Amino acid sequence: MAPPAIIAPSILSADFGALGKACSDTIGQGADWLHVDIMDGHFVPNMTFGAPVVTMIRPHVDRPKEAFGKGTFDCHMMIAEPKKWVKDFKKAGCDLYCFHYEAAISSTAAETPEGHSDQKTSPRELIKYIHDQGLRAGIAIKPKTPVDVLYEILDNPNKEEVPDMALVMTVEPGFGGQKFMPDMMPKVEALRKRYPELNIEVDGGLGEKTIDTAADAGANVIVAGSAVFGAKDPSQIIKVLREAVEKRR
Ligand SMILES: O=C(CO)[C@@H](O)[C@H](O)COP(=O)(O)O
Ligand SMILES: [Fe+2]
Repeated sequence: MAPPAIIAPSILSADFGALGKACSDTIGQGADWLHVDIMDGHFVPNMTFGAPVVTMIRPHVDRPKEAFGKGTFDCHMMIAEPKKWVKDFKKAGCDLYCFHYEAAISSTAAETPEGHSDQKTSPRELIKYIHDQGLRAGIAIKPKTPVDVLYEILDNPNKEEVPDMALVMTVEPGFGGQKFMPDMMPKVEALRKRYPELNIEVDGGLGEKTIDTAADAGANVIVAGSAVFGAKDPSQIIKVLREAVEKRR
C-alpha cells in the first residue's frame, strides 16, 4: 500500500512579512508539513532566503513527534552546492533536506563554513552525509531529468545512502504559480510501480484541477503554494488534496 497522504503547503506563496504566523496558521488549517523553498540565484534564476529565516520560523511550528510527522520542515534546496548547507539547515530546524540530483552531480569546489571542500559529492555520499547529521534526505529531479537516474540510487542495499523521499518536479524550479506539467506523470507512475512504499512528492502547479492526475499517478506528498495560500479557505483545499490521495490508496 502506498504511504499516507502528506500535504505540504509551499510557504513561497505565504506573506513573507508575517511568515511565522503564516506557517502556524497553515498547520492549524490541516497541513502536515511545511514546504520551504530555498533558492540561491544560481541553481535557479530566483532567490528566497537561507537558514536564518528557517531559524526564525521554526518556533512557530511544533517539531514533529516522529519522522515525517506533523510539523516537518521539508526544505527543498534549489541550490548549486547542496552539501555546503546541510549543517546550517539542521541547526535551523530543518527535518527533511531535499537536494537536487542535478546539483549534486555538478557541484563545484567551494569552501564550507567548516572549511571543507564541497567538490563533487555523489548523490549517495550526500544522502549519507545528510543522514549522518540526523536529517531525512530527499532527492529531487527537474522536468528534463529522466526518472531512471534515481533507480540506481534507490536500489542501493546500503540504506544509509538511500533517500527517504523522491521529488518529481512538475514545473521548472524557480517560481511559484506556474502551470502543472502532466507529462511528468509517467515518472511518478514508474516510481510508484517500482517502489510501492516510497514517499513520492510532486511540486508545482498542484491544486483542485490537477490533484487527481497526480494522485492517479501515485504521488502521496503534495506540495501546493498558490493553491493553498491564495485560497479563501485554505483548510478546504488542504482537505480536497488529502482526500484525492487517500481515495487511491
Ligand atoms: O519549488 C517550487 C518552485 O520552484 C515550488 O515549491 C513552488 O513554490 C510551488 O508553488 P505552486 O506552483 O504550488 O504555486
Ligand atoms: Fe518546492
